[in-house]
Amino acid sequence: MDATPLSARTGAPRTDLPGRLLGCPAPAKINLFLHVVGRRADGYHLLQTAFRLLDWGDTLDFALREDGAIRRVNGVPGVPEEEDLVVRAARLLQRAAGTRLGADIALHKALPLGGGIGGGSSDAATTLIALNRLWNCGLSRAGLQALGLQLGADVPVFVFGRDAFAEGVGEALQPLALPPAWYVIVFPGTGVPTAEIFRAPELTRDTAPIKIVDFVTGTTRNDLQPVACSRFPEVRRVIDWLAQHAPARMTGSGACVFAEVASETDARRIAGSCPAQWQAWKVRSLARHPLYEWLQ
Ligand SMILES: C[C@](O)(CO)[C@H](O)COP(=O)(O)OP(=O)(O)OC[C@H]1O[C@@H](n2ccc(N)nc2=O)[C@H](O)[C@@H]1O
Ligand SMILES: Nc1ncnc2c1ncn2[C@@H]1O[C@H](COP(=O)(O)OP(=O)(O)OP(=O)(O)O)[C@@H](O)[C@H]1O
Repeated sequence: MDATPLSARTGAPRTDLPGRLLGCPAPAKINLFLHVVGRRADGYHLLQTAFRLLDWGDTLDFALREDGAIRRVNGVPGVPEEEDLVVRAARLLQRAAGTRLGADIALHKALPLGGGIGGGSSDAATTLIALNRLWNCGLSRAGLQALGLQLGADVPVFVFGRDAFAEGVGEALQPLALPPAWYVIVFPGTGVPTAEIFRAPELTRDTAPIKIVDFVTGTTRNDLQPVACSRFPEVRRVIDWLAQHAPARMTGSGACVFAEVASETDARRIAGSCPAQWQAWKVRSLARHPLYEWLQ
């Protein structure tokens, strides 16, 4: 299907109503490659990856509360309020900024859960950016990136707001200038749990580090892909199907698979021919996070 672009879905976010920020976009990401180059003492893995933002995502509405409560107006099915990254992000910022203000938060979910496209992480980043504005906290982009890292390794890049070459656990970010592109994204129907993939004994953890220039010219891969494919064979079937049309690779820890294609027409045709048991979208790259200008 055609992924409704974030801009077409919401227009610009509405900022004109007092105490409200409506239609705040939370874009998806893909990892163009992902190398595991080591492991920290706390078990987290050291990565090298290239993040690309997509013009496809969730949207969130925020309404100011004077009583300090953080309320989820409509949750994600199966995700308890205490674990919801949106609620956790709001509470974290509230504490860090020392504000007595609260918020009602509505999340309109478009992204599949456990897709390796950073849905929950992006929701959390948009919550940090939007509430920083609504509550007048005055935190900087770097300050919100550091807060975001406490919520998950994928949160900082969405606050960073640009395509990026990432190192560390994904938090050491350098901007990447990539030409616009069209992608087909396919979801096998069931999400992959990130922790299980990183825990796997068979995971390759010693890929030799590369330089940014090698990423453009050299051979890369996703080190998490063989592990996800052997434990979740449907991911392998999706890769094999999509690879008939264009070079296909898994994003993040799965379960989504992506392929860059030459044109919007190709993207629509390939996504439209996806077997019915999976979901496929035609998606465009996004040069900047739609809320990029909200931070200095
Ligand atoms: C696979 C990626 O999506 C690539 O962008 C990310 O590395 C995952 O980021 P994320 O979903 O935000 O991950 P987190 O919520 O921080 O961690 C989930 C689990 O994955 C493992 N994890 C995550 C990131 C990382 N660099 N090393 C890890 O070992 C940890 O065991 C952790 O318990
Ligand atoms: N607001 C949220 N949206 C989606 N998932 C959430 C949210 N809050 C918490 N979660 C939990 O996080 C899990 C992974 O969510 P998500 O969809 O972000 O995975 P992902 O796309 O694989 O992310 P990543 O690429 O960052 O690993 C979900 O299965 C769910 O239990």
